[in-house]
Amino acid sequence: MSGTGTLKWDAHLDDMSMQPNIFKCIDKLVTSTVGKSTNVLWHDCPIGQFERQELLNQKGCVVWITGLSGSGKSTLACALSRELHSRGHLTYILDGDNLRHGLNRDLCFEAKDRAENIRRVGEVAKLFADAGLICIASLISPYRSERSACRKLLHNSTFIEVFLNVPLEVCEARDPKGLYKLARAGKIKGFTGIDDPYEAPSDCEIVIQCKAGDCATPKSMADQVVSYLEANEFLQE
Ligand SMILES: Nc1ncnc2c1ncn2[C@@H]1O[C@H](COP(=O)(O)OS(=O)(=O)O)[C@@H](OP(=O)(O)O)[C@H]1O
Ligand SMILES: Nc1ncnc2c1ncn2[C@@H]1O[C@H](COP(=O)(O)OP(=O)(O)O)[C@@H](O)[C@H]1O
Repeated sequence: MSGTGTLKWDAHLDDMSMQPNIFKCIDKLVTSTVGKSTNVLWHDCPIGQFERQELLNQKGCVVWITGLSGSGKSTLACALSRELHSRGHLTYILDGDNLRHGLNRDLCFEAKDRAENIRRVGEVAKLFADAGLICIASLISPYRSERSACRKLLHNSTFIEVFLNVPLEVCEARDPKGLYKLARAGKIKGFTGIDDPYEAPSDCEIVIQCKAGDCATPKSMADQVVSYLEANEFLQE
């Protein structure tokens, strides 16, 4: 099997006696190659995203929060999750820091690993949205191309990109984990905003501005996102 995404016909499966039971119900098994996986078959089931959304009274989507370290992504994600939960909606947070303790513990902060980190989180977020959840992803996710690839995983308009536009000096002044201090001292190499790039979104659904000494509260930021979700009919009250 070669190529990716090519639909191939396995001649040996023409011989029904060769086919294990699972294939008996399928007249002709058309296998596909996806990435490195060969002979894989997509199975659809009667209960799909539509049925799950009906059950949950909401529209599955991904709220993708991007911004520098210390910009308030995790705080906003929690405030948003709390607000939606109080309204009876089911959410789930995918936090970059947290996922690096498990799913992505094998990844570092080199560009290729950050790209893989964002790819994986995008795929998991897609599954949660398909489950009918409001999935809140909070990662630095510094690269436009990777964020755009995540957007393409979700069918139209169910990827809501939120840019926490907080200046580096505000984030550095906060520095709750002391990482900016370590980065400035050269003890951490390739720290976003110091000696690693951050590509601000050029066209996202929501921009939350914050200036030195003039930052809205996490609750009011969360309310801004909830208003967007309501206006775009993600929340069937
Ligand atoms: N080199 C470097 N650059 C940036 N951030 C670093 C680095 N090393 C560790 N950390 C901590 O990891 C958190 C960012 O993880 P993410 O998965 O969100 O990053 S990324 O999307 O893969 O760029 C980030 O957490 P947050 O502060 O919550 O953003 C940092 O605390
Ligand atoms: N809207 C806000 N106003 C003031 N401080 C905030 C706000 N949001 C977050 N913070 C503070 O900024 C620091 C970093 O927040 P955090 O959510 O950990 O950011 P990130 O997840 O982007 O690294 C924390 O000390 C947090 O209390």
